[in-house]
Amino acid sequence: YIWPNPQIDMLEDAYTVTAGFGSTDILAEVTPCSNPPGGTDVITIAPGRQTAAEWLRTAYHDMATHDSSTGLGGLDGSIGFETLRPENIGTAFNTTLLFFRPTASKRVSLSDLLSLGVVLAIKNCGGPSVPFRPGRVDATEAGPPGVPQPQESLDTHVAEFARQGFNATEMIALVACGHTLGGVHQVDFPSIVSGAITADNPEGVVHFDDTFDVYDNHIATQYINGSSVDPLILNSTSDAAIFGSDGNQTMLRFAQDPDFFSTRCSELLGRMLDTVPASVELGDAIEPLTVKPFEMSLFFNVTGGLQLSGNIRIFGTSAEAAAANPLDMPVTLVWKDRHGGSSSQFTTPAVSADFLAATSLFGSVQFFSFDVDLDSSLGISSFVVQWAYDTNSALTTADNGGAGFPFQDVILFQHAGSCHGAVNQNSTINVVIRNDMGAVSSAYMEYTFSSDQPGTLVFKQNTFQSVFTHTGNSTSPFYDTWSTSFVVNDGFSSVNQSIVSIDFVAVVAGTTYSSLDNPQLFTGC
Ligand code: HEM
Repeated sequence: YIWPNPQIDMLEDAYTVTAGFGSTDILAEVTPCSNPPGGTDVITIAPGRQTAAEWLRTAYHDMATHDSSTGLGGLDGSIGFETLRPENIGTAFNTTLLFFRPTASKRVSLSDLLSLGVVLAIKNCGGPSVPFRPGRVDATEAGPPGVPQPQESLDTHVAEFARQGFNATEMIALVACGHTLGGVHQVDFPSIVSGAITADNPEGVVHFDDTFDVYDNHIATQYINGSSVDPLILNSTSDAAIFGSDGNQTMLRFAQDPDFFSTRCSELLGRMLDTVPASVELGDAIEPLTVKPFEMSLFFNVTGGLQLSGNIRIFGTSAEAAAANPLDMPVTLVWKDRHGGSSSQFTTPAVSADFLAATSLFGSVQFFSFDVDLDSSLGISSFVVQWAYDTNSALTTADNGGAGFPFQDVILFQHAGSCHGAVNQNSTINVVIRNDMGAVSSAYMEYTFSSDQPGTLVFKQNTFQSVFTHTGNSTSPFYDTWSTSFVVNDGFSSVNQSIVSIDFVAVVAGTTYSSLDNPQLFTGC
């Protein structure tokens, strides 16, 4: 994976930077591991509910309709269309979808976010790192039914897991890897749990094990030593039959060897998340990039100068990375002009204002922010980053796999004077386009906004184009100004958000140049 890649960049950021600057709110929602659903997007807030467990159950139920013989179904967000089925009882599914849906976009599917949520929640609950592969595609309709239910027979469960692609032994392990978090709610399963509803526990949750908020092997140790509290065992339903179905061999090994439990769950949950319709091709598991630009943008500032602004993220897993003081880290941006020649450079000043605190579940991250003035006659074509963990160490050059980090200076979003409107409001977007390269045969922006779709809480992404017209000269003799105005209405009865993503495109002398929006610079009208 080489930066930039619009389909992976945001997911890699969200995977790598889990709190502080540049993070999404995903990890906060499952911190601590016992955290109940909160915020405005929740259907019912109840003490005793556990978001981490709800995300894991949601991912399993979404995947559980997969048919390995036909390649249909899998982790594709179709659960949104299936919440009225008896096999999907409870509000957990819609609560989960409501949390993730504003973050989905034309670049990032809801089903990728569901998977990432599980990966982060499990790690944060003390569990293993589960590989996270990007590329899931959201369904536009319900899949076939087929989620296992507790009243079904063992034979039925074995057949259902076989259809999903897991053999009988893997079934035992996967159920134990799921039923180590959360529990059974009396309000949804009154025939399995009774007498549990109290003022403090209004949904009557009874947990599967004594450490419902730690991702550990207690579901197995308690089962083996006879102290299980799992309602699906005590009431002789599904877990009792499943866990005992190989003469307790799997559960015994899980109970005796916490490391084996961890490794096996990482492997099987990874396979669960990667069970997707056959038409979907997933990318390689995401590994954090060591050096990555974040929200870089090039624009004309109020004094008329061409300014490059943004951040460089440095990630590491070593003890040295963990101990590094960002104020002692030399970080230098070295860039080439638009003709590929004459390198210029800028070293971030070691002041705290330029260091932005952030943390990662998988290592250490530091962010360094840049504001650099460029010569608009020379522009920029690429840059490398030279950096070290302290001032005495030799500098390492990050060159993005060899060619440097590419950066185009042909079509530039100008946030001054630009704003995006809500539905039925006018939006005006300004760009500048380089004027010394030949004829501009096409210049447009592609904007995407989300709308309700029938049958699911998951938003539909709608993409439209709006053409730029030439409006005049900029403060630089090398750039002209272009502008477009449009109204987001297009007959939609309900638009849930304003614009969620934009691409700017210019075709100049037969070559296409494009850039993404920088959400930090985007303002409403
Ligand atoms: C035969 C297979 C399975 C059956 C019959 C089954 C059944 C159930 C039932 C009845 C509940 C209670 C739900 C509630 O009250 O909200 C539950 C909860 C849960 N299940 Fe399963 N399950 C199965 C497999 C799995 C698998 C494979 C996973 C994940 C790998 C999983 C993850 C969970 C989680 C995390 C919860 C707790 C949810 C919460 O606390 O909100 N289950 N399961």
